[in-house]
Amino acid sequence: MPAVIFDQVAVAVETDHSATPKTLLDAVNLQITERRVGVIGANGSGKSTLLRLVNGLIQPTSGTVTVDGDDTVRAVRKVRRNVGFVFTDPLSQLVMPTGREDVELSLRRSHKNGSERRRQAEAVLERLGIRHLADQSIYELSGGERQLMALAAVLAVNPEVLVLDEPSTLLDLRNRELLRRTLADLDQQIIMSTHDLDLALDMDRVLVIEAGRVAFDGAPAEAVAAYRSWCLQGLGAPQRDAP
Ligand SMILES: Nc1ncnc2c1ncn2[C@@H]1O[C@H](COP(=O)(O)OP(=O)(O)OP(=O)(O)O)[C@@H](O)[C@H]1O
Repeated sequence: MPAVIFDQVAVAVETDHSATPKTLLDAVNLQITERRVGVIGANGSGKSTLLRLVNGLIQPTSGTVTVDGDDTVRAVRKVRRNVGFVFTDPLSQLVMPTGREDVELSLRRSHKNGSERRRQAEAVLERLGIRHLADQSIYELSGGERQLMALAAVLAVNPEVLVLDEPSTLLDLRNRELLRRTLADLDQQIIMSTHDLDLALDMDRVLVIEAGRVAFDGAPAEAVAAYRSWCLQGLGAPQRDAP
């Protein structure tokens, strides 16, 4: 597996409403060599920020991130060839009128020959069970269908590392199961943020992010248990209306 290394990484951004930069991530040190790594945590804790550092979509304010020895700032083009990124919102990723065209667009660099490109696109669409939707307008697809289409476009080029930002948010039970099986069968390294704790339990290692820091890093069951107890602290028992 490629090694994804975070060395003393911090991310801070200037905002309009404060003179001091807002810290999104701080003191992140990680060596990721496992095949499947989950990233969980509360809304706004910094999960997407952490994932975006892996393919250079965000640059660290201090520290470095490397993928297989390549710095995500200095070697960003190489890193982006090796790291496929699937966004939470598929419409921020799908740019062509239909899914088939989008998948073929992804393949234009790796498959120069048009008929090979079509064959490879067919194979990945088939694998994700969405071949029958390939020629429909992206805007006619449901949110979940689009989410699978965006995954197909990234998977088609066979990246070494696959980064997925909440890939199951829009999926129904059947497609969520299809996603779980697809991820389980993939050879590449997967780094995935999710609010779906069952999906997190399928991983080899899980990071819990809390207020921009790695608050727990370890076995999935322990990570999920720690996260649950932090989330529920202070909430008390659920309120029920009197019958
Ligand atoms: N460019 C920016 N400027 C100011 N604040 C930002 C910027 N980008 C992200 N943030 C803030 O950083 C924090 C972390 O955001 P991030 O998207 O990483 O959270 P997340 O854990 O992925 O959340 P969610 O589960 O809701 O998707 C949030 O409070 C967000 O508002």
